[in-house]
Amino acid sequence: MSLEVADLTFRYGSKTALDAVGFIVPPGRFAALLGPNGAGKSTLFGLLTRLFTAPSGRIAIAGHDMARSPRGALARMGVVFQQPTLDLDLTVRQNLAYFAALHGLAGREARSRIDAALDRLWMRERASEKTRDLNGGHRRRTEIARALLHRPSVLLLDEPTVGLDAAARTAITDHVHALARDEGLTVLWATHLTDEVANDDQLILLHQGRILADGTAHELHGATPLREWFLARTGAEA
Ligand SMILES: Nc1ncnc2c1ncn2[C@@H]1O[C@H](COP(=O)(O)OP(=O)(O)OP(=O)(O)O)[C@@H](O)[C@H]1O
Repeated sequence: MSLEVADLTFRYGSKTALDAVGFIVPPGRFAALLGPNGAGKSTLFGLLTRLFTAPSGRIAIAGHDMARSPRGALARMGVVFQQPTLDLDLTVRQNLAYFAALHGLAGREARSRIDAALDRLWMRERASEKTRDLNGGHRRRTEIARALLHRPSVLLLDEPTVGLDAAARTAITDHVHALARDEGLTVLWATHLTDEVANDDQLILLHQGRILADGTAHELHGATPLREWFLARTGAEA
């Protein structure tokens, strides 16, 4: 199921944060939303998750229009925010069980979905550990597992590797690529780091609130290394 954004404009007072932004992420595609700090990525995520609404433009999640049927749209979406939102005093399983309960899942069904989600992120053996005792990478995996519990078809992640070391960053990036490739999940992954973008990913370049490029990564940057290509277009250090 796809993610569609059309003609989205958003202003903070006189500051235009998003200017007629539009793109489509087809079903099962991993799309990297690449942009330097201040590009508008968090604003876009705020609109996609309905933290706030845009005066113009359209968002559709798996065919559900966000303005007309927000519940349908939000139900098909899993979200991993930039700031971690786990309860550190709960175990991994308890964090997931709490979220499952919010979605009306309990008992055997909740347990089997939690086990399946933890398996997908290679986290089952850590289910009984206190979240506080996990390293940053495993906490992130727990959040991704949690975001998949209600079986969304679109997964949004806002700079999910912030604060992680290089090994954890690579592991998480690889895991989420695999979820798109193997399970048909549609992924929008916001980042300012070019090394998180794979050659075959859809690359959506956002700069100063505008989409500067949208296509398959290697077709866009060609023989030029992605980091140089990004720098040339945005003036930002990646
Ligand atoms: N509450 C606000 N009031 C005014 N301007 C804002 C506000 N929030 C963001 N902006 C501005 O809107 C633009 C887009 O910000 P946004 O946070 O969406 O970018 P970003 O790409 O997510 O950056 P970062 O990676 O730093 O979070 C920036 O120029 C920012 O300064």
